[in-house]
Amino acid sequence: MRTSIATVSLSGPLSEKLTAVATAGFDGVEIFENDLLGSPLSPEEVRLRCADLGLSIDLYQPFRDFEAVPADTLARNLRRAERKFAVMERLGADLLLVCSSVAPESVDDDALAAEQLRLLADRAADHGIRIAYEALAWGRHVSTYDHAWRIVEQADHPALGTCLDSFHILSRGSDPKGIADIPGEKIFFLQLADAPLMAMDVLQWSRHYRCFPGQGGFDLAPLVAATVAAGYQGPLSLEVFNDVFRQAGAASTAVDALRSLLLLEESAGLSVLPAASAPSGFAFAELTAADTEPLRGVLDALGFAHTARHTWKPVELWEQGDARILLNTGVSGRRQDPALTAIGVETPEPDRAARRAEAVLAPVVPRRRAQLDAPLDAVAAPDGTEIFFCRTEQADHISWTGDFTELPSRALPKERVEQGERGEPSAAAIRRIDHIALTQPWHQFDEASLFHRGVLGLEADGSLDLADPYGLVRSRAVASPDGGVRIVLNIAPAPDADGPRLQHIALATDDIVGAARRILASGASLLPISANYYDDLEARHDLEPERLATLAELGILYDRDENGEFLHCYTATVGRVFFELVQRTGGYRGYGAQNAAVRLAAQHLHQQGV
Ligand SMILES: O=C(O)c1ccc(O)c(O)c1
Ligand SMILES: [Mg+2]
Repeated sequence: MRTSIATVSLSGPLSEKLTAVATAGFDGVEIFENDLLGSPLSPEEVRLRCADLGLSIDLYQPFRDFEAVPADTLARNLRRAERKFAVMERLGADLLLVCSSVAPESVDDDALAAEQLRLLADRAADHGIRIAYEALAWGRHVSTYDHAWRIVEQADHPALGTCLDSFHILSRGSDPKGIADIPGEKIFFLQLADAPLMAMDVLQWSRHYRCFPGQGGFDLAPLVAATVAAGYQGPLSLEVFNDVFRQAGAASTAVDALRSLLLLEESAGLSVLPAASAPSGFAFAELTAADTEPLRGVLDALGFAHTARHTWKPVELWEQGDARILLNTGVSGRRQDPALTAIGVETPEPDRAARRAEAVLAPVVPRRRAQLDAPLDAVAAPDGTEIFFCRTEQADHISWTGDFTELPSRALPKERVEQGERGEPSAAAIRRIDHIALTQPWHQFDEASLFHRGVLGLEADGSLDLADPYGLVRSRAVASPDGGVRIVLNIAPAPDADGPRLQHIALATDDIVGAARRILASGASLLPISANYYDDLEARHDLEPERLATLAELGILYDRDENGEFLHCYTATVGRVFFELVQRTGGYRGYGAQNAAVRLAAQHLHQQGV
């Protein structure tokens, strides 16, 4: 279907918004009146600009407080409307949004509202303009879509129809099934917005917390499907009032917006995109630093072995079990301190995964490639982390590991960790990457979870609030159904926005106590955890004293859910990166959120050298 977006959804001057909307690939715009009022461009110039950009002006909005008023007010309102019709003619816009009145002088009289809207539609028709009447969720007398439709039906004028807005419908808990009762040709416009589920004043909720479809808690797909099934022919248009997007660049927000619409069309059954198939595991995590020596030290202590090096790039492969870490010293133009810059995910069909990523507007990472390198597609997540689609060492696909030259040491150190002293496999070895945690810039948190769902086919958990020394940190996990790939997204807790955004790699072991002892024996340290934590642990869970003492001795944190247990501990932080060791038993699904406050506080103290 045609796609459109209200200019109010983006930041900046009108001309920049229009460019961003067109560049992202939308077909049209709704011009939000205040954006025109504040613009140095005349309506004719806006019209020309849109034409040059290939954008249609689908709606001019909003016209407020019109209907169900005393006669003298009606006369003034009609005069006001005539002025707007004139502006719309200059703009070349032929659809005006009229939202239900909030004016104290309007009366609760549907017949009067219908009569006055009919009059308005008649005047509009003289200018070739149509009126779309929308129920604001906080309208004084009309606040539901079915009520607005009854008035439109009663007015019975060809130039009068209704505008549906998913926020107003779903925020009030109205059932979108009733949309089927509205003739499609009387639905003049459809505005789409999602929002996080919150208990608050609906006007504040709408004006500050709307978000793009898929980023909040509303189920938009059935509403869109019902509207299209009713015969609606107009565009799918985003109308998002949001304090956060106001702070972000219009160009990137417009792309995120269109991605959300493409994903919504897919989930409403209106389009077919290359299917997402959830990745089955991590192929690698890539760390970049000018000086990789401190990271090498940590990897060595964790029992990793440097097994191979890239044939021509300054990249080392370190391995243990199925956990692979790339150390990259090619940091030109990037920050110098160690940072997690890329993730490889195992996908059954990397080419198809890349096609899907492109279809949903994920930015493709341009790559320097030598002739003989394996084809490797990557896209950039909203926080800049590069995501590579991999198929590692399978007969049916060229493997990225083929670009690496094995070191003679490969077999040796691997054995050292995987075999215990008497040759039996050591349970304390690291098996694989359990999850990766990426701290997000605060204004990209919702976008990031939609990106990982829509592009990678991961499923999102609910959003959690974790305490840290500064307040609360929002956190949300996205994971494949079988848990093979788990990514935890957190909002940057740093009080100064330019502070480092910490990232970490969690490594799975079957024996965390053995693994922790091995790390300590190698001379490395683990994050010290306060004794108070273990007092509390003892109070919450009836752990054996001996076991509790071992956990306290090693700084291992503990959690459990209805399925099993979770034990975890942390290395020191190097640059922006640290490692976590985790041991899951019995199908525990979480990430130890219960313990995050203690860990964050311990890291804070550690970083201050306390
Ligand atoms: O918040 C408002 O005033 C407002 C204006 C126009 C709309 O279409 C809408 O949904 C809300
Ligand atoms: Mg609206």
